[in-house]
Amino acid sequence: MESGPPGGSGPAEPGPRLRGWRGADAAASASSLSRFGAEAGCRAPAVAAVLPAGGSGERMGVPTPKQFCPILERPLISYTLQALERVSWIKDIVVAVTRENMETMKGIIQRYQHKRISLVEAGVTRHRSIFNGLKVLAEDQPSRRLSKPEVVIIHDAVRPFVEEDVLLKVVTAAQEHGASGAIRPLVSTVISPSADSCLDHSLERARHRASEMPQAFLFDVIYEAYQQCSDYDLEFGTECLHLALKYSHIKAKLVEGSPDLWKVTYKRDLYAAESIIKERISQQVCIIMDTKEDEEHVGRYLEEMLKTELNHVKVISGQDLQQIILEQCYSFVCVNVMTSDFEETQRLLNMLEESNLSILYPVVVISVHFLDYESVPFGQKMEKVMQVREFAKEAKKRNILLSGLLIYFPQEEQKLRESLRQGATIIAALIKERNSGLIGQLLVA
Ligand SMILES: Nc1ccn([C@@H]2O[C@H](COP(=O)(O)OP(=O)(O)OP(=O)(O)O)[C@@H](O)[C@H]2O)c(=O)n1
Ligand SMILES: O=C(CO)[C@H](O)[C@H](O)COP(=O)(O)O
Repeated sequence: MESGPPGGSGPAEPGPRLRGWRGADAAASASSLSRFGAEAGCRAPAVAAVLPAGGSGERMGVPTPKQFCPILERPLISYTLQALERVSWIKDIVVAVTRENMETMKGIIQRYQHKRISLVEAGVTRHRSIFNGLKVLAEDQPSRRLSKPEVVIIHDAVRPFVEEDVLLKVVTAAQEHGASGAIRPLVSTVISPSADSCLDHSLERARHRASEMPQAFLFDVIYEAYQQCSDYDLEFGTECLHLALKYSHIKAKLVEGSPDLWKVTYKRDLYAAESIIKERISQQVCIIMDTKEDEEHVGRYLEEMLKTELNHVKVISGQDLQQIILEQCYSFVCVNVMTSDFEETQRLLNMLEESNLSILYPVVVISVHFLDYESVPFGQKMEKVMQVREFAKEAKKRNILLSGLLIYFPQEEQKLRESLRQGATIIAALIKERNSGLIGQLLVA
């Protein structure tokens, strides 16, 4: 077994140094398991997770195993690890990876600062990979970092959108029933073909469910099942709940999961996952103004218009930037009414760099400037704002996507509103798309 980077057994916080938010989150999350347990009449168990990540992703049809395929330039498995690490009551996360991908995996752990991870060699089938993960947890020795948990979660590395509430439900149900798994309604009807490819019989869709992940088990229940199961099971089996039933005689409690629990399998699933991530990180936009004087109405108009462009967006005025960064806002609009300089934008970029916010997701920054023909000639203005290219080049190295927006600023109120409306449409597109091809571009509204 290989261990993660030093400090792997440390506190709950994964990723960047966002102490305030994560500290509070971790405490709330730890108490949620005890509270939930107390309500269900049981105490909080010691919980570990095993993530099979040793597949080759044949159905995806690309050379890279799907767990390492990039989504917004970060490997898919890193999102799944982040989702599990956020849950402070999961003590250890054991990831099964093939020998040839061990170094890649170590690199991912280091780069994205994942914590509490141990690596184990994967097997040739998913069941064998899971069994390898369980074995290292079972070997309860004082010298080892890992210890045998009471409950173990099994979760595919390629299901990145697992939330704490479903993890809590399967763990609590496993504590009570011995085994539990997330299910979803069937999308298509399941039919059984005969040898000559004719319909043999069909199942009544409403009476059946799709078995998804996560699943959770009392450790001894699933470990004993794996120890007893046949080579045939290990080679061709696809269902851990079935092993618990067949060998440990435990009927798993089934828990309704969310639609986002689906398994990334085909190439189109990568696009779907990317859209979900983009939507989640575009929910909050921070507008920073360089003035509080009478030009402030420009900011207010822009806010108004952005709210109509971006659904469910909370627009925050950038008074306490540090706090906003701590709250993990990934979209910033820096409105420069007073000057053509990048002073405010530069200040924001510095703060973002210090926070490490952009380790996990690309941060969009749009530097907005105004074009008032009457006070500054077009050429002169352009020369100044074109500096955005240089700033953007540097920012890109830190996963910050900076672009510039020049908004025509006519004296007439109606015309000004029209330019601001166009500006808001461009800002919304930049935020929603997070398209790295537009880095350093100066767009004109
Ligand atoms: N020998 C294997 C095979 C699969 N898995 C893991 O089990 C999970 C679910 O399996 P699946 O979606 O079938 O992954 P692949 O086997 O990689 O995909 P495919 O069947 O398309 O080849 C994935 O996280 C996969 O990496 C594993 O740990 N060890
Ligand atoms: O579906 C599942 C639960 O029952 C498992 O998550 C698993 O993904 C099935 O593996 P495979 O796709 O390799 O058959």
